[in-house]
Amino acid sequence: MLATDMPQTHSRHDSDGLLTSALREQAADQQYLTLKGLAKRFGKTRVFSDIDAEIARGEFITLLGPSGCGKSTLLRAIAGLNDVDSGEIIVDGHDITRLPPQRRGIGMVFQHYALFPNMRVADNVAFGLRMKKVRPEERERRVTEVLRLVELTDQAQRYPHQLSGGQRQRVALARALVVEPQILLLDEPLSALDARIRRHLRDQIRDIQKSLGLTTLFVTHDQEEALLLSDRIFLMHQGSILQQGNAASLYTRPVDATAAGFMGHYNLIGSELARPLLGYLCDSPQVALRPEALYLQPDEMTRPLLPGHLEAGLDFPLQSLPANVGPALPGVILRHQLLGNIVRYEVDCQGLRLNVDVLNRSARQLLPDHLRVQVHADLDEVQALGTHDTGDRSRVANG
Ligand SMILES: Nc1ncnc2c1ncn2[C@@H]1O[C@H](COP(=O)(O)OP(=O)(O)OP(=O)(O)O)[C@@H](O)[C@H]1O
Repeated sequence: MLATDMPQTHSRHDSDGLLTSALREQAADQQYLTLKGLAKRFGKTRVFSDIDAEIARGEFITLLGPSGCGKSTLLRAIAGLNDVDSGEIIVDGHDITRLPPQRRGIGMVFQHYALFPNMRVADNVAFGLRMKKVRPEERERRVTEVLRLVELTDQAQRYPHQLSGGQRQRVALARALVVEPQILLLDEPLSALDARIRRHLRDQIRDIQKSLGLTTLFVTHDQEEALLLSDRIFLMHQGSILQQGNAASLYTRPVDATAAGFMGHYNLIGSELARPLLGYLCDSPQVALRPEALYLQPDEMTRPLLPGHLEAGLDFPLQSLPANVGPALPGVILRHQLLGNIVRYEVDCQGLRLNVDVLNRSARQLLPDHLRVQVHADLDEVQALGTHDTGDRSRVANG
């Protein structure tokens, strides 16, 4: 071999090697936590089955679903607190399905903080490190660091009964984080807290999770929390993952009526009933339309039937309609709800009841109950429902 060949051969080999290992690492990152065919029964009750998922390193996944759908049992199975009847749990290429909880490298925070009442905050946090026989100096360093992360440095010497609910839950979080878990599991950690603290801690958890790049599974039955927090949401129903995807896809493209019913305040309409609103008959049994995909116009002809509104300064701007709009469907406003920056009108369109959301710009623009209106649908936002792949608009037939 010529001496000059050596470096070339070498460098090609090196770059191939680097490329392959980079790709391998990337693939491993995409499949950091793998759930394969997990199933669990309690006696005759099927809690979950056919649970398959790939979770990337550093992803924030929310398990969302109604009470009793199996979220907590699935989370506990990943932590090793429940066994599974079949299936595998793989973390970073290692099968942990039969490992005891303490050998899984998983931290968990529950709905009710289980702190030791007779230990100060710092000792509560240090407990896991003591069990692992971490040296005192190292223990102190890690406790100090994690208390700073959850903003509890000033409370380190307090006992749990001297803390607020939110602070106690932050101690629980610190206790889970201090052992430097590979995966963090959070089982409704916010549900016992009042709304304001809940929002604050929610944001704090997400910030900490991002800064540590920690793969996290978060259980909630609060749809808004799931939409706000997650990289991806696993929507669970009766022990199965009904749909998984990012917030936008779950919100705008529900796979079926159950998903639509859980994710938003969709109008679910039988196709025949929806025909006058869409201007065509959809070939699936049902369509779903978000309230914000419907447009409301006061009926100019009938406005004078409500004397006083013009004089009172009713000033509802005609909304500009989307490009692909259905026919005008006449209706009457039955009632409305003020939902902060949204007004939700319930409109009766010849027997078809529709929820229509309009931006709440000012009190002067509020349309009165009993006003005659016209409703239009944004045809680009029509979801044909029936089977599990209904995000596909080609299934909506014109005709
Ligand atoms: N130890 C148990 N023994 C028998 N059945 C159980 C046990 N734990 C849970 N279950 C049942 O398994 C099903 C799923 O429970 P799980 O707690 O996982 O649901 P969840 O979705 O987390 O509900 P929630 O949001 O109310 O906590 C429920 O029907 C529940 O009654």
